[in-house]
Amino acid sequence: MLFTTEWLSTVFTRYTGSADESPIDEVVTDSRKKTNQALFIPITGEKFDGHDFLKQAFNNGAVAALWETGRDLPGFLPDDFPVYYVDDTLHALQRLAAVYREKVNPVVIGITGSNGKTTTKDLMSAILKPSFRTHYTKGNLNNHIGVPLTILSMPADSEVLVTEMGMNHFGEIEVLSRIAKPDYAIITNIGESHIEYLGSREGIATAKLEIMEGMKDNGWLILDGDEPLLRHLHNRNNVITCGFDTQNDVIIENVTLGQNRTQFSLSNGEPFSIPLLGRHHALNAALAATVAKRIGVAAETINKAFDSLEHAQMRFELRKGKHGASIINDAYNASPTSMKAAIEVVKQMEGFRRRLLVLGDILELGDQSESFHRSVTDSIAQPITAVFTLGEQAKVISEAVKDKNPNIISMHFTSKDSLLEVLGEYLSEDTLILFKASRMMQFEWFVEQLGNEA
Ligand SMILES: CC(=O)N[C@H]1[C@@H](OP(=O)(O)OP(=O)(O)OC[C@H]2O[C@@H](n3ccc(=O)[nH]c3=O)[C@H](O)[C@@H]2O)O[C@H](CO)[C@@H](O)[C@@H]1O[C@H](C)C(=O)N[C@@H](C)C(=O)N[C@H](CCC(=O)N[C@@H](CCC[C@@H](N)C(=O)O)C(=O)O)C(=O)O
Ligand SMILES: Nc1ncnc2c1ncn2[C@@H]1O[C@H](COP(=O)(O)OP(=O)(O)OP(=O)(O)O)[C@@H](O)[C@H]1O
Ligand SMILES: C[C@@H](N)C(=O)N[C@H](C)C(=O)O
Repeated sequence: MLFTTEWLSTVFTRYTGSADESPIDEVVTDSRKKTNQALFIPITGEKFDGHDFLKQAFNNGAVAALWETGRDLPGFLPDDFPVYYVDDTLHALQRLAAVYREKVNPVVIGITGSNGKTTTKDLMSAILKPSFRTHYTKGNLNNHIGVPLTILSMPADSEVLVTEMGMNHFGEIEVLSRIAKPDYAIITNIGESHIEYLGSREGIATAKLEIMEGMKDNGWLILDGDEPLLRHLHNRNNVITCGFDTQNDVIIENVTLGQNRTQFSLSNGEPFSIPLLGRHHALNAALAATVAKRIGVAAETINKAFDSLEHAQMRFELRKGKHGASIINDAYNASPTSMKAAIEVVKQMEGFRRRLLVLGDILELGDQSESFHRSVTDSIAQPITAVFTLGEQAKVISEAVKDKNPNIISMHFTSKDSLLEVLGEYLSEDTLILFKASRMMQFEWFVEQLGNEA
């Protein structure tokens, strides 16, 4: 049980029906979900108005609902069905989450950053789960609806909450931070994701730093210490910097890439090993380990937890494809920073004669899109064998590679089918292929086509 209808009536005092001690086990915004003892919160979205679906929610197990004042209630409802009236259901969802977080009072770890939020959240929760009753964001439900729903699915006896916080506009992280009130706030990095709406990397840094607005007094900020835009925070009270630069509080050293793993050590020599590939993941892991150590988790426990990491799909997933070729599915999303990070890993992976990059459009880069796409070519050098691009914006990458590095095969395609056909010529056991593009490009299609064959 999360709470009772009686407790709800202390949060939302205008209600009809019976606000007795009925338990609420779940909070849902989607009437299509089969539930048990749920509170239904109808949200007005781009396509639908949740208020139109109260009957379906009721039939699917809702036992109470929020309702926007001034709207007519449908006639089918039993008289004793509790309906709580609010001015705005989205704000009410957010307020309820804040009040419930206060009631449960877990240690809260809030994670933001341009790249690596989900990965760091997964690392963080893997470390904490064995020692604490830990609740964490499912998938990447990280926005103004996802964060409240994450909090409102937290069991009442939770000791720790790990919540991812995403944004694409100013002001959004502040709202999330005020709801979640982190004891520990992590900023994984400052990249260029969503720069179209934020103007510049400086703007992105400002927006990410909004996480400080809701932090608890004496909360800790743990951040990417190598990022110049965050340098003004170094040496501040309650700020811990992590990074490769020796000026950092926590220094990441001795990074080596093995078969499907990255090894590294932190300043005092403690060795760590994560089942993820790349220096950028060593940073994500160092941020998580730093928080865990402050909470009292031993290095040995942290390393054991890293082994049991359940990593989110389509983030640099390495698998075998047709004719034994190694395929990397990094099709979840893309930014210039994460694309370059992925290419660096491909260059370092051992045991391949041919390394192919299949790169697609990176969205939401605004009027700097062309130069950001071109910047990806800074990372493209031997031992990369070939670069294939798809999408109007990605074209500049293959064109620039052709100019800068004629030894690398470089081609642009206008259809997935034609690109797939050419890829067919390269498939063998000593070939490695990276697929990376923004979500809209749906590059997982290639991975499905090149899946293993008997
Ligand atoms: C509002 C909502 O939750 N919508 C989800 C719903 O959409 P649907 O197709 O139903 O249309 P509507 O949104 O118009 O519906 C309005 C409500 O009506 C309900 N409803 C509809 C029909 C019906 O028969 N019964 C109903 O009750 C409906 O449930 C709505 O409540 O379903 C879709 C398919 O499952 C969902 O995709 C859609 O989810 C939206 C997108 C959402 O915001 N979900 C959050 C829970 C969430 O956290 N989503 C994350 C977002 C991750 C992300 O992109 N993060 C970015 C930063 C984002 C910044 C922020 N400003 C933003 O723009 O979101 C990052 O870079 O990290 C996710 O999807 O993974
Ligand atoms: N610190 C980092 N620097 C650069 N790239 C990174 C970093 N961490 C993860 N990535 C890459 O970014 C991509 C997305 O990773 P992840 O899902 O963890 O990020 P995210 O911030 O949660 O993304 P989203 O905002 O879309 O939810 C993956 O390709 C991953 O390899
Ligand atoms: C899916 C969303 N969180 C995201 O990362 N969007 C960018 C633009 C992408 O898909 O690359």
